[in-house]
Amino acid sequence: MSPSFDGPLLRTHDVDVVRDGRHLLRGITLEIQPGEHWALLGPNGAGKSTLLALLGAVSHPTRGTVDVLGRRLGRVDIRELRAHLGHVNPRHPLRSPLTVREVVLTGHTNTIEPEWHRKPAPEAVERVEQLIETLGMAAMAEAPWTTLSQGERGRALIARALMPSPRLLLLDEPATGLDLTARELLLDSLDLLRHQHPELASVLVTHHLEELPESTTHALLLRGGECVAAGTVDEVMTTELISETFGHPIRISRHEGRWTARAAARRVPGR
Ligand SMILES: Nc1ncnc2c1ncn2[C@@H]1O[C@H](COP(=O)(O)OP(=O)(O)OP(=O)(O)O)[C@@H](O)[C@H]1O
Repeated sequence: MSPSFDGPLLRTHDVDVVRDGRHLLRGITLEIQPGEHWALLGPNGAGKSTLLALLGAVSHPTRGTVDVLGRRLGRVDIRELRAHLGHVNPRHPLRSPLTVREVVLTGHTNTIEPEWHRKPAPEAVERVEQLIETLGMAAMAEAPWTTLSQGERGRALIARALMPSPRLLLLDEPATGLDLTARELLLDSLDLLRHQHPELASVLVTHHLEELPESTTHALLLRGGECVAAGTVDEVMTTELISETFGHPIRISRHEGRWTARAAARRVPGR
């Protein structure tokens, strides 16, 4: 992989995914450039995770093409490609009581347990500290994994995914199940990260507009495996398009960079 690669980080062209004779995605065309931060939005079963699996080189399309970092899926070793992507797995299979610092360091070798027999490179140790700071985990760097809350684990896993300096960060519903403070800390960390690494691109899957960081630049709306709209947030995050995507009249608004959504008002008899 050439570090000087400067085309679109991700490109899909007219992609279909068919499983068991069923279209999970149909005709998806998308291009993601460095510095862009995409939201993948849609109701349950819309195909968001299916699309994220393609973008993360985890699965192949049935038809159409997917280019990840300039390499076409189907023509390259996808394990090699995945090493250049920061894919945050919310079901990280760690069971042992490693500290936050140790968990983040495992991102350097992309292993679950640290390579105890090898002393980590000083650059890797330094990067761990920078990322722990950016993700707001400095006060709990020595806390054991087993005692962390879900929100703390989520932020530690983002730091871990960033260890190999990926060009692209993929996040599948990172705020699900977090309380209000944990969600706000996570979104704040993502905003800071994007500010500190202007070349990074990201794709964040969610059902909830309230879970989108202020720094979101683009959105792709999915419904029934098809793209309702894709483009800049100003073009796409509209009351009309979000209502069409979720199949319900929803009014959206943006205040100080963040979005809220609510069902359009119905007249209640007697009020
Ligand atoms: N291997 C498969 N074979 C058949 N259908 C599948 C397969 N994998 C997923 N599906 C179906 O494809 C549809 C899209 O699934 P996907 O997980 O991509 O949706 P999603 O938008 O991420 O949903 P959610 O918001 O509920 O997580 C769903 O109806 C799901 O049941």
